[in-house]
Amino acid sequence: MKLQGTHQRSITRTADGRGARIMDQRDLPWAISWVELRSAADAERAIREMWTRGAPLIGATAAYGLAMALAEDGSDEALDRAYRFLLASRPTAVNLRWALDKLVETVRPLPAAERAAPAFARADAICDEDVELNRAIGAHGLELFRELHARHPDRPLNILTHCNAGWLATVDYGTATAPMYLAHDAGIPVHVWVDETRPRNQGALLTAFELAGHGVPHTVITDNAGGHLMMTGQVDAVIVGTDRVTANGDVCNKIGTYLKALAAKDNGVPFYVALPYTTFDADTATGADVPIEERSGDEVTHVSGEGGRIRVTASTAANPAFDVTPARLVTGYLTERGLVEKV
Ligand SMILES: CSC[C@H]1O[C@H](OP(=O)(O)O)[C@H](O)[C@@H]1O
Repeated sequence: MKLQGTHQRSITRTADGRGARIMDQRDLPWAISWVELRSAADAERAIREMWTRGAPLIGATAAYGLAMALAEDGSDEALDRAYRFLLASRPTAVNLRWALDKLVETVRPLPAAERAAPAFARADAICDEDVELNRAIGAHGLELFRELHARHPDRPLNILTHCNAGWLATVDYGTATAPMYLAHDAGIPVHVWVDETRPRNQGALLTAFELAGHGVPHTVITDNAGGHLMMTGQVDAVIVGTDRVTANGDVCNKIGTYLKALAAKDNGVPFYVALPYTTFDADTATGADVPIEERSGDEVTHVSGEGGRIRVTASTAANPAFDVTPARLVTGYLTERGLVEKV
């Protein structure tokens, strides 16, 4: 079934109310498959193997995973075991811990036998809130895009983005993509340079799929092209999502984001980071304190495409999955409360 049209919810509770239904993103855009998660183990695997990914979305998935664990066994021991198990699935996005902590906050005071239903309800609420947060980010981002376009009203607004911070990384709308959708719908001519985002190509595979589905003009580029485009005046602004913004405003995001921020700074291109409050980590002082996920080198030595997977080097590879962009390189943070220069 080819997904037609624009954004939608990438996670919902199953029809019987006892599981979670997610889009398995591993074969996008070539194939679209929805899978039902039926246990904490299902949720942990889907996060760890990146069937589903994106900071807010892995938080929502883990929340349902904890609810499913409590439906099996509502004891404190089971709660603590499932919390640790799900938290360990991926270390960098703070949303995972945030969502699990919200579930624990909800159920801890309750008797073991009465925890499952409130846990599922809290997971539902986390999803509903994420949609509203992203819609608000989009509304504020629309005004930002309107201002940016007013500087060059004779041509489209050229935006560069890295990785996927769209509805496939959240429950719906996305963070960095929300302004793109709303500006396009408001008749502001937007064109998006989409970094392929090696090694897993979330940009080429997912962001391009999203923008095409919404009819937003876009061009996929290599990760190495962004600096040239900025130097030659072809980028009006960069906007990215994030997996964690620390207390001092450092931004942890997909590997390669830092290089885009450096090029933006050097060329006087504004660099914006879109995030909901659930991605802000006041308890972590700086980006140096954030655990950077190291994924399998196989994600670098092999590339997945329409025809399957092929090896692209005879060597082994390192694969740090995130990097840190220092706050000094960030022009502004686009949040549900508006655009702020400091978080
Ligand atoms: C709004 S999610 C943003 C963030 O999540 C992605 O990481 P991954 O695809 O590895 O889960 C990427 O860093 C996005 O920018």
